[in-house]
Amino acid sequence: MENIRLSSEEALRRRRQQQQQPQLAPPTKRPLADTTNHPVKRMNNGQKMLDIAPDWGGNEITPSPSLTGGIPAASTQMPPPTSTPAGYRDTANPLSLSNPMWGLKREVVLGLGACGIATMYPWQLACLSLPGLLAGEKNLVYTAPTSAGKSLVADVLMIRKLVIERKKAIVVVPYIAIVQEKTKFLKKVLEKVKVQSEPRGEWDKTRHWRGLNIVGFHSGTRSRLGWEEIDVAVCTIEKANALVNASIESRTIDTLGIIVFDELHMLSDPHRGHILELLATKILCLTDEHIQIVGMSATLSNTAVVAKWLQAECYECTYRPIPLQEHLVYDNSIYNAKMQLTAHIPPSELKELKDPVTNAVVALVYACVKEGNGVLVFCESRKRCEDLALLLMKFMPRPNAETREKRSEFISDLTATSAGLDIVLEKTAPSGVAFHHAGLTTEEKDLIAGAYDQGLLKVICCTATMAAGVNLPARRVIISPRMGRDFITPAMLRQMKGRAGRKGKDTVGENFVVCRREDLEAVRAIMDADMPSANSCLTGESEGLRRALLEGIATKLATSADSLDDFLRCTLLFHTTPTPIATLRPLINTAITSLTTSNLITVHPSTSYFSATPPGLATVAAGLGPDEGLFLHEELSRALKAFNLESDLHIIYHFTPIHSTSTSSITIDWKLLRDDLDTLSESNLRAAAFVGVNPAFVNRMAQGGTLKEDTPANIEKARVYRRFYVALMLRQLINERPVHVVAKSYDIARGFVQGLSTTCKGFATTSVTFCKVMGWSGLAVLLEHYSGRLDLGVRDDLMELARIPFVKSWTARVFHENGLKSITAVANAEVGELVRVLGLARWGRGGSEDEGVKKRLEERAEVILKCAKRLWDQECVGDVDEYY
Ligand SMILES: Nc1ncnc2c1ncn2[C@@H]1O[C@H](COP(=O)(O)OP(=O)(O)OP(=O)(O)O)[C@@H](O)[C@H]1O
Repeated sequence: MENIRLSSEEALRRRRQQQQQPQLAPPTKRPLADTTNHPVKRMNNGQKMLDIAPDWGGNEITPSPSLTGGIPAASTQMPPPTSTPAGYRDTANPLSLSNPMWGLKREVVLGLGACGIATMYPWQLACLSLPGLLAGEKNLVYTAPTSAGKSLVADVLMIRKLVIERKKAIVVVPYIAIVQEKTKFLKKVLEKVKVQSEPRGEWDKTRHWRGLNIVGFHSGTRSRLGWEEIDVAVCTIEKANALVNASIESRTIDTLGIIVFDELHMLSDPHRGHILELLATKILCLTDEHIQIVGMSATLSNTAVVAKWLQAECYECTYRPIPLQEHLVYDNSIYNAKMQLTAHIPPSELKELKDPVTNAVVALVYACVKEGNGVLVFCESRKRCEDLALLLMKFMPRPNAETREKRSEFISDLTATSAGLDIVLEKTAPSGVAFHHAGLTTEEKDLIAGAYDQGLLKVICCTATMAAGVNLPARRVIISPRMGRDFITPAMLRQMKGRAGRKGKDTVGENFVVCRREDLEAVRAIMDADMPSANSCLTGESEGLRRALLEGIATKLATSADSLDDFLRCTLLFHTTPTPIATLRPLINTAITSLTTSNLITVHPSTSYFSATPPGLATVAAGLGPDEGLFLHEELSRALKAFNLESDLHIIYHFTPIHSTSTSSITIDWKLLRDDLDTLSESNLRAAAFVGVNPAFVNRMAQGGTLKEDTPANIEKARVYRRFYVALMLRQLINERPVHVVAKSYDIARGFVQGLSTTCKGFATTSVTFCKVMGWSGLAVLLEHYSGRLDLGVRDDLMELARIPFVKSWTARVFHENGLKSITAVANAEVGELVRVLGLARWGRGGSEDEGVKKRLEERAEVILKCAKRLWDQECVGDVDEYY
């Protein structure tokens, strides 16, 4: 088939024929470089010996430079010149973004230029030159290594749809951090682009020029803008699915011109892959709308199969702008990619470096940092991240006075976060070492990422989540092949390796997989393994097939047996199942029976047509799967009959996101729950009883009972108790207890607790939507009224203040206590007064009063004043939304 597996050379040949352009080098895989040019001593047997003294001395050691001469130090090649924006309309060079063939406006070219992108890489040109792509007629699936520049290809296609065809775009990415990063990037690139608005109706036919509306959607967001006003929606998978459902329902899906799937290999994710597949399936079913599908990945092997499913052109590229040097380390020996021994790391006499893995990691980190470069160390667990950071700090080069000062400012910033200063970071940050894992709050992660980006931090010990999350490249990446007890997957290894080499700063990236001898065979198998195929997750453990059928029926894309078949023909499942009709028929029948029995769909007796019931419609509108929808229906039905407004606990329970109540998210400490129940007031105990929490049962569990989740009734019961347990945490947050205090009292990660405070806002909207579709308008109004308070995580008296950036929880309370009780009061205050109050908020939490901190407080006070004034003028509500 023509559209499958077009090689880059073939694409280039076609392009040349079409446009008679100058010859372009085809993308080639660069050979892996080895480390043989590192300054190392030769041993008698010809091998090289890293020149590190066996014993590095006492605890607070700074190894002298001579001691590290042999460890592969980061090479000191000059960075490539940074690109400058090209002059507009470069007709001679097809690689130039200003070449008219790309149809990019001057503002777009300058916007990309401001992000360092002036010309395309040859592979990007070749890919975009595939037939029908620029015209928006063909779909595209492509793969390229990490950091190869995949986004630009999709961005060019998307911008053309936005500006030339005046259509909307949805960009689907897997994680919140990437939603934020991508939204920021697109806003920057498209900042100056103006498009003409549609006439507002018969009474106003004027077309105005306006900027593009680019909005990020994830579980913690609520946009001020409706689908009609949005140009680009950057979404997590779940949000994109809900958005598409809503626009099919409102019959506005024809305004969508393109959908971009970043990280397409997420199709195989056991928890979320089925939603991605379902989303793409629905787009494929909308054949009349001509929505262009663009999917990309760095780790996909069956690209052709996926391309065939998505009716797409296929392009595979192996080019990487920053070449990678790959190494395997075990037993203090370093091997290159061809498994040739290239160097030895001398063992240490130090007790804490006795373990060869730890010794190798410390030596490799030190050698790189000594040269002024950054290192990421991927660790097997959160605990290992923290322990390793504490160890590494002892071996870091001493910072100069300026760096010391900047690091102390960074520590002050950490102190001022809602979580307060972490005791491990307090010790490690002065040495330029930090850790990064899901246990940290978003603020902490942002500060750490920012400090590393600026070169203030040199080492981050992180878990695998960072490999797929924010874009934080390093000169050197050191990888533990395990995640918990299991080995990492080949795809995960590739993502981690891909973090090595910073564009514009390095000419090469290095990665070292450091393992134990006993793991060697398994590790080599992972390193040599082919990338995994993208497989359908509609069947198997997930509720995928039931969800697919429910959504197909609720959106009316499939309402009869025939149209259901057509719908299923558009799934990856159908394309990857050998005899699909015969194999899938029984599964479909079972799923339909289950949906009918649970009253999510009905079959009309006379016509045999399927339709969704109100709970089915509400489940789809709220963006939930069948099981979650049924659970929420049950919970809200109970609330409808009896709502306890004596205290806030019942309402908070209903804002507690149900996905935070899965077994994998939370384990109840029954003794803690019993203690909490003991302290509840009569009215709160009544609220507990309303949701189905029985103190006597909790007492039994605290004395050693077990709640087996073996029947539907027990599964639901366990869910109620978990939700109630989480609701108690949320209640503390709303009552202004700091995140770290709540996390500590429940012995749970700060990241989970903070995630709770952000996702509950989104979940409140989910519940309100559910109620509205069910026709429970009274309950919807009630939930909507109370959800305002969740937005800000503060008591009623601070709600107004907390709309100002940086004036949250504790800071808002201090402002209030010092007479700054409203936006008006803040807007009319002097900067000096705000600095004083900010100082009270900060130093009251144990920070230091030095000049650097004062300067930062002044900067912050100015931002607060500016925003308060703008809020006062009712102009900047939108900007504030963007921050939080
Ligand atoms: N043509 C280009 N010229 C200069 N810089 C580019 C070009 N294309 C991409 N880049 C830059 O290269 C870096 C990596 O690009 P991008 O994020 O698109 O990579 P990717 O292939 O999506 O990687 P990953 O799989 O890690 O997400 C970015 O900083 C991007 O701005």
